[in-house]
Amino acid sequence: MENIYSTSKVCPLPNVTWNLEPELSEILAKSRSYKKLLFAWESWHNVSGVPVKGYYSRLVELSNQASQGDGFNDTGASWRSLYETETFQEDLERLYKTIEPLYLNLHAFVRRKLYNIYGPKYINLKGPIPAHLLGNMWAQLWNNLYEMMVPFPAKPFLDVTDEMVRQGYNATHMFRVAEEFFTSLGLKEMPPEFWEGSMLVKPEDREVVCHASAWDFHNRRDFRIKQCTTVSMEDLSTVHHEMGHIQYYLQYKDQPVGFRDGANPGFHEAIGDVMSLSVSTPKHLHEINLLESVTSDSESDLNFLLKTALETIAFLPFGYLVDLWRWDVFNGNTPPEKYNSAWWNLRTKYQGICPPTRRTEEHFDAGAKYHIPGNTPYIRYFVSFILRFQFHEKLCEVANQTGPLHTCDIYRSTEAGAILKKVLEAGSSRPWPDVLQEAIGTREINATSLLKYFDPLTKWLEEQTANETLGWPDLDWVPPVPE
Ligand SMILES: CC(=O)N[C@@H](CC(=O)O)C(=O)NC[C@H](CC1(C(=O)N[C@@H](Cc2ccc(O)cc2)C(=O)O)CCCC1)C(=O)O
Ligand SMILES: [Zn+2]
Repeated sequence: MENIYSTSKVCPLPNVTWNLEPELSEILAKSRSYKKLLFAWESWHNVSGVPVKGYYSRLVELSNQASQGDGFNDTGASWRSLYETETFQEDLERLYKTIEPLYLNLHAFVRRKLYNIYGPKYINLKGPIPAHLLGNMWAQLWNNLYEMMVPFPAKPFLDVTDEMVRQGYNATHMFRVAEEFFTSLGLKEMPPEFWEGSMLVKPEDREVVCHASAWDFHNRRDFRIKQCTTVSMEDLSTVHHEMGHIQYYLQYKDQPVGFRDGANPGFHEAIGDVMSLSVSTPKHLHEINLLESVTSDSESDLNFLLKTALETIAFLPFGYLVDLWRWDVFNGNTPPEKYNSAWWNLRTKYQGICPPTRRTEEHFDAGAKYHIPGNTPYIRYFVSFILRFQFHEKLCEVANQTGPLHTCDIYRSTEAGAILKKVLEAGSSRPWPDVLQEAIGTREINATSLLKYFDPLTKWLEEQTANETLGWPDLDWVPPVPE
């Protein structure tokens, strides 16, 4: 299944071949042609999803057998056990409800902007948004819409991709920049084996799994990243994310193998993204000469907060629903003949999006998302996107960063680094609530810090969407297929 996913191609013309990376992802990110976006979206979902449906139902059977062999009812139960919380699923639903109002405001704001671009034929202001118009193949991150959404366009443009290209950035330099951020906190540098063994760019001579990944060879020496890096701000964020995994491996490498994991999987996913919260600030980008001028006024702040919301708030419903769907597949509530309807029910219920063309049980749209054929758990990302802001708030406090949370940059704060170091070197040797309590003074993962971070944007979005319909009451609406 991973091979099918990684080698699936779309051929729009006899001698033209589009892979997911970079061609199809780039079309979804940059095209504003409704029809071209639809072609790319539909082709990818058909060519990568349909062939794996049969294999996937077989994987579910085998995986459940293995989990039952380990004493669990099914694989979903096994995956959830990593969080060691009896009320994990209820906690998640409650957590989601605390951020849902903010998501609904963002959704209504973005839908109105897309209405202004694509018109009433394709956008229903009381309905779900067609899934192919959000700048991402799975509508999971909306950052590529930023230039169409920016509240105050006169202010400095916050996506520094063009400046990175102009300055001749390459993949290695991006990794060096990330490494220097970690060492500025007093954390570890990448060992020589990392630079010798990693694959930082897509090779010319062979097919590889381009989905970025970080690897712990469990020999206390060899730690690597495999990434088809392109020079962009989005990829700079991914570089920090992957290097966050490596930093965790390095810090807990002297633990017994059984404890060489995150305190819970959400911890492992949060580390790199905590760094990105500082790196992506205009103040930091100016500090590393990627942003010429920095204007710190409320309009620039709102531009930055909206951009960050498109990369974080927009993700939350997707981060939540992937394993909601999968847990029901593993426990038998969703049999193969209901895979696609159950997938789209959740996609519409939580994300407020709809398929841009009719989808049936002949299709397997969940299979078009890496983590399903890759059988990699996903709820860890939902947890990490919340947890990241709790860490950020505490680290900013110890870094003596006064002022609003969203302007904080912990760069060069060894006090902040010391807090993180204690979390990382513990690995999974102690229950995660104890590790969290010691690091930030609470045993609970909650969205308080996230809501505090976005507070200025929340108020602004509420004003912007005062006359909009929040949510998508026209639940069953789907757009017409363009002639
Ligand atoms: C051997 C092994 O498996 N190693 C693990 C690490 C470990 O467990 O030790 C690993 O490398 N997993 C790969 C996975 C890659 C990425 C991913 O899949 N991201 C999600 C969600 C998301 C999106 C935006 C974001 O800012 C953060 C997350 C997606 O793209 O949907 C792709 C780019 C970012 C992270 C990863 O690094 O988590
Ligand atoms: Zn990760």
